[in-house]
Amino acid sequence: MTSRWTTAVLDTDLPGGWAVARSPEGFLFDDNGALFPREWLKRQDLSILAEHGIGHLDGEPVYLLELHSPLDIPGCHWKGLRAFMLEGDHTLYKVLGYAAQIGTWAREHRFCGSCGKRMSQIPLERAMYCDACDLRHYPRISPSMIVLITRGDEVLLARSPRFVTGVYSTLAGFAEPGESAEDCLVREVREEVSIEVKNIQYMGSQCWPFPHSMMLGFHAEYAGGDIVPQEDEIEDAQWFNVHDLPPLPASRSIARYLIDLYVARRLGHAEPVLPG
Ligand SMILES: NC(=O)C1=CN([C@@H]2O[C@H](COP(=O)(O)OP(=O)(O)OC[C@H]3O[C@@H](n4cnc5c(N)ncnc54)[C@H](O)[C@@H]3O)[C@@H](O)[C@H]2O)C=CC1
Ligand SMILES: [Mg+2]
Ligand SMILES: [Zn+2]
Repeated sequence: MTSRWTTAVLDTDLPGGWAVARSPEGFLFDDNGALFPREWLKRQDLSILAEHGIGHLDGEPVYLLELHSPLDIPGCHWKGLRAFMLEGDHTLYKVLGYAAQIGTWAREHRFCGSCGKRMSQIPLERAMYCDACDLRHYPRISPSMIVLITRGDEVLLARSPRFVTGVYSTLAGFAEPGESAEDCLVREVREEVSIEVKNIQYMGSQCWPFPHSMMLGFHAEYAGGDIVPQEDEIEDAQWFNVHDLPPLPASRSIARYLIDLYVARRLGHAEPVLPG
């Protein structure tokens, strides 16, 4: 199966194509979705911070207009990426997720982190360049480990104070310099619930554009210790029986996939597909 959406670095001097507009309030959308004829969109009175050619959807070029601020356009509204992830068409979410990461990177890399001078985008490469330092700055991706810990029929799930009321999820955390994926996983589990794990197994990955995580998903078995939730980070953590689970995270998250996969294997049900 060929993908409907492929990323590319397109020349912004060429006319035509589709465009998405992103402001601090999210993406612009109307009854037809979040893709607008680019020439029409550029005729609106937008405060454009930067324009990027980001790829092809069904063979048509797609551009991102990154805006300083949202603008009222009759019949149009603004909506955050998370809402598109939860409700929208999956391909559109992939387009917008990529656009959001490019927009964030472009917004945060206008000036060189080394000398402070304004940088310019390298033509046909997704990189900002500082002439004075001869430095290239690429989009930032933050590797994060996510792990489902199990003990027979039980799974360890936790909730952070930031979660929707009642929802419990797998443990996750960002990799630090000097760590392997496994080192990070063991440290995060110790920090967040104070237990030890064994038989760490890689299960798959997912791009998580909130704002630029690359989730590396694992399964691990309980090896010892009692749960002690990390102050401030973990509101509650418990062992839940696969027959009696609490409200779980959104179905497009790898957290949900890791849980659903284990439960399906345990109960002999059909296995879920890893969401992209
Ligand atoms: N797709 C999924 O199923 C899930 C994705 N996630 C994502 O995983 C990521 C990590 O999870 P958390 O528990 O929040 O991380 P965490 O346990 O490492 O704690 C968050 C803390 O890490 C620090 N931090 C923030 N950004 C960082 C970075 N880029 N590098 C290093 N440290 C950073 C901050 O102090 C922040 O308060 C988040 O982006 C979160 O949204 C988390 C759970 C499920
Ligand atoms: Mg965490
Ligand atoms: Zn510089």
